Amino acid sequence: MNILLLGYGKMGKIIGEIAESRGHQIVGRINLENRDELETINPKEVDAIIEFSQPESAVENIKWGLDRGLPVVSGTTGWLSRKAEVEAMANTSEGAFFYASNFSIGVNIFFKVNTYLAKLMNEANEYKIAIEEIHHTEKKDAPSGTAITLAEGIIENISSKSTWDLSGQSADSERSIPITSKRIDPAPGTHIIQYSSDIDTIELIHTAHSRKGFALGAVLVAEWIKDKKGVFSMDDFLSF
Ligand SMILES: NC(=O)C1=CN([C@@H]2O[C@H](COP(=O)(O)OP(=O)(O)OC[C@H]3O[C@@H](n4cnc5c(N)ncnc54)[C@H](OP(=O)(O)O)[C@@H]3O)[C@@H](O)[C@H]2O)C=CC1
Ligand SMILES: O=C(O)C1=N[C@H](C(=O)O)C[C@H](O)C1
Repeated sequence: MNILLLGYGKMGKIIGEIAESRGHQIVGRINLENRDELETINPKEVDAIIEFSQPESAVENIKWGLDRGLPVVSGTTGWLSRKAEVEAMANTSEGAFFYASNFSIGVNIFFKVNTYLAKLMNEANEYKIAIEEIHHTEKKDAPSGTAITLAEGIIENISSKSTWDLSGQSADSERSIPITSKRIDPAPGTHIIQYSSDIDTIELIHTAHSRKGFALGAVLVAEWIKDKKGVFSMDDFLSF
């Protein structure tokens, strides 16, 4: 299939490599510095867009694809305050929209384990809950989109929690899950969920060894979303 890359940085480059290794053609590699080249792209020659740019660019990029009736697979994080607006655009377009805070299959298994443990811990009020995420120093947003997804999974299953905050910034520590963001090179992405009490500590940890898992997941989703219309997530794509 013909794939247009909107955002050709660390993620765009490995996505392009993996896509070509799977026999796909990259019809455009667009960054901020060459964004004027986007107008030379013929949408009829694009089967899917894979968008990994930056928080302030994502909505404009996604809209560009939806306006042309294309499927857009977006992995950019840090813009979710406008997610409902984008989903409404997708539902009134001829295109398709797929967002995931994390495209790695391993992290999506981790998401399921997170919600299972949260269900078990719902009555165990003696445990304090905390999340930590560790990424490279070039990451622009904090906390990570993955950490926010983890916090949301806990909030949905533990009645005593209703929000999350960057660690130390919460007005209501009883109802808020603190998220600590650390920036240490070369960390591709580590996420830790901790339940701790006076008696013991339970920790779940996912550590990405490279960006390969994120990139492969995004390419597999692009293959899956071809010819689809509407709004989709990893829950639609995964069989578990
Ligand atoms: N969902 C997931 O599984 C994952 C998500 N991410 C997310 O993906 C995003 C990108 O990460 P990463 O690749 O490491 O970041 P990089 O900074 O390495 O790459 C981002 C690229 O986007 C380009 N860009 C910025 N604005 C635009 C625009 N308007 N149009 C086109 N290109 C643009 C930049 O161009 P220029 O160089 O010219 O500034 C840059 O090359 C982040 O939000 C990150 O959180 C990362 C890994 C996994
Ligand atoms: O910026 C990154 O690198 C990553 N960002 C995503 C996030 O914000 O969760 C996914 C992954 O952790 C890597």
